[in-house]
Amino acid sequence: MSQVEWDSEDELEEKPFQLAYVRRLFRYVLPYRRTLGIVIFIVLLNMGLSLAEPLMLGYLIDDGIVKNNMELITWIGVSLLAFRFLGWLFGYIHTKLINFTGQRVLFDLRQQLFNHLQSLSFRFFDGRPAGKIMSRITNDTNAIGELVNGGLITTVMEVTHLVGIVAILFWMDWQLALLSFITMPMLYLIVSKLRPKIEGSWSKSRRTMSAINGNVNETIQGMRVVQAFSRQKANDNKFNEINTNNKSAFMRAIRMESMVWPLVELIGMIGTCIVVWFGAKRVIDGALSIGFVMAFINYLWRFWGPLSSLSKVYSQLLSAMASAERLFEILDTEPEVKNAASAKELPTIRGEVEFKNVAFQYGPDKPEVLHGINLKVKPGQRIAIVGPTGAGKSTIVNLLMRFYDATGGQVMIDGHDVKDVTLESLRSQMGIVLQDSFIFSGTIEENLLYGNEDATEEKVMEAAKSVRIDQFVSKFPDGYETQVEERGSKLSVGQRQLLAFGRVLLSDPRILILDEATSSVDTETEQHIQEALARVLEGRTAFIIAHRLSTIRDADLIVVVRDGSITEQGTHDELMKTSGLYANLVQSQLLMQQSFNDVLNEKSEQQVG
Ligand SMILES: Nc1ncnc2c1ncn2[C@@H]1O[C@H](COP(=O)(O)OP(=O)(O)OP(=O)(O)O)[C@@H](O)[C@H]1O
Repeated sequence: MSQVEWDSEDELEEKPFQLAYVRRLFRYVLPYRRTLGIVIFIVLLNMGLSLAEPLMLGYLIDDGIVKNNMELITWIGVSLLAFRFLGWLFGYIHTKLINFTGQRVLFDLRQQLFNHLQSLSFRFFDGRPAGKIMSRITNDTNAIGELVNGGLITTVMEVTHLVGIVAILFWMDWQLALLSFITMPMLYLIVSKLRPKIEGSWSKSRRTMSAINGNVNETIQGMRVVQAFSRQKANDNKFNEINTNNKSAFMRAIRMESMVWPLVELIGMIGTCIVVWFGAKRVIDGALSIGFVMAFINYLWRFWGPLSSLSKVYSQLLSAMASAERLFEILDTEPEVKNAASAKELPTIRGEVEFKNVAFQYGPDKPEVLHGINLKVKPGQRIAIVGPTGAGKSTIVNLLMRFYDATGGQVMIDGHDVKDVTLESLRSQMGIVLQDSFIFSGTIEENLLYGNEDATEEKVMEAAKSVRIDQFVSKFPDGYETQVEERGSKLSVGQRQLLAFGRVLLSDPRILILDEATSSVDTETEQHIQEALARVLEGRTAFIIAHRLSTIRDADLIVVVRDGSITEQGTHDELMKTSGLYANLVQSQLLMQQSFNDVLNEKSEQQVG
């Protein structure tokens, strides 16, 4: 499936029936076939009990009431009660078992999807909205689960019901049976014409509901911007429109549905009336008994329920087809970056890195964003990567972590091509700290242990102290057990950054990649960050996408990237001697710093004055 379809608003809610999908889905049910077998057996028993009821009522009337046989009446009455009780018991057991099976299938499917998602390469996630991926894991798996839970059993139950009823009706009196089905073609016409319309309305109602969800979600996420731009009124109008769409779609669906089923029952009633008329005539003629006709009519009334249930299962099946297609698309996507068949473990590295004529494009139809990158880094060196936005700095470090594979040339670590070693052995020796330090929900300690779960308490404390998180953690009542909430929302930007340093320090990587944060924090925190950074960098090869002049100046090697190529490299002093981009950049930063200092000085003089 192409990316375009992922991004489009109108993902199809239903797809034509596909045997291949059903077969594949069936594989998820297969491990629970024994439970399912028991469920089907119980359902069939239950149907048998239910189908016996009208016949028993018929006997009750003909042989009990008409013949004044109280003993038989009592027996049939007690049997009917017992049947109902058994029906309740069987219903309880099969509902429990089928829900168990449905939940297991759902569990397995979700687990498989989650595991698979984690193995997929960055390219898969590029541009695929997280919300859509999430809805696949939740909504689409639910649709499949519901099909197993409700659909499968309803089908077994109602098909048996229908076949049973038709067979009994023809067995009882085939002429009456034929008469009662005289209205069937008309019914078929109406249902087949109106059903797609009803389903279309429901599907529109669901689509408009997801538009509501999307809009609310976006507004909450962007609340600061909404309020800053005073967009409330405009947003209100937009929401009103979406909300109205949903209300109208829902009302249309309800109007059609509330019209169709009574119509179906009305037409069904015509059949019943015909049977009543002919049946009554034959009772008067003495050819049939009252009990017989009553039983016959009772079966007829039971005929419409299963029909309506089966038509609902059918649309459930079609929407499960669409869900299955979307889920299988994810499951069938192979990770692009994966261990080669002959991949070896990367031995403990010293941290030497070499880019040999590396080129890269994000996709076959995308432009080349890195060309002819040649770079040699000795173990323990600190490299500052600088350059204008969009130059390719992040792409270079992405290739080093092997988030993507270079499309040309080689990335070597200690003489090993990164493509020849296993991903786990490579990444376990590297560390990365991004600008927006991603902190997971859980405690501070759990976040620290993220990259090294076996670290001792002592090591954790040591790392925490090194990066100075101990200072703010001691102020929390729960200390290291403090829950940081989703994305570390309980912490400040600077605290998150320090925690990320602590996390990477504990995992003790040989090569460290750091995207220096551009967001400003107060001077004290900034100082803490710089000190923590110095500790983290000690003795490691470090690639820093640098924004601060101080970091750049201290680097052993400065690499200037422009339009996907390295245009300059050398130390600060070497580069300052040329009149290249770096020298210009430094000049302008110095100028900015100068004017910033001037303003500060001016302000403080005013205050003193
Ligand atoms: N996932 C992606 N898919 C397609 N193109 C991408 C992707 N990520 C980056 N690019 C493109 O690759 C080029 C280099 O991007 P990169 O993120 O490496 O730049 P950068 O120098 O790190 O920029 P910045 O300083 O703004 O972070 C840009 O033209 C960008 O549009």
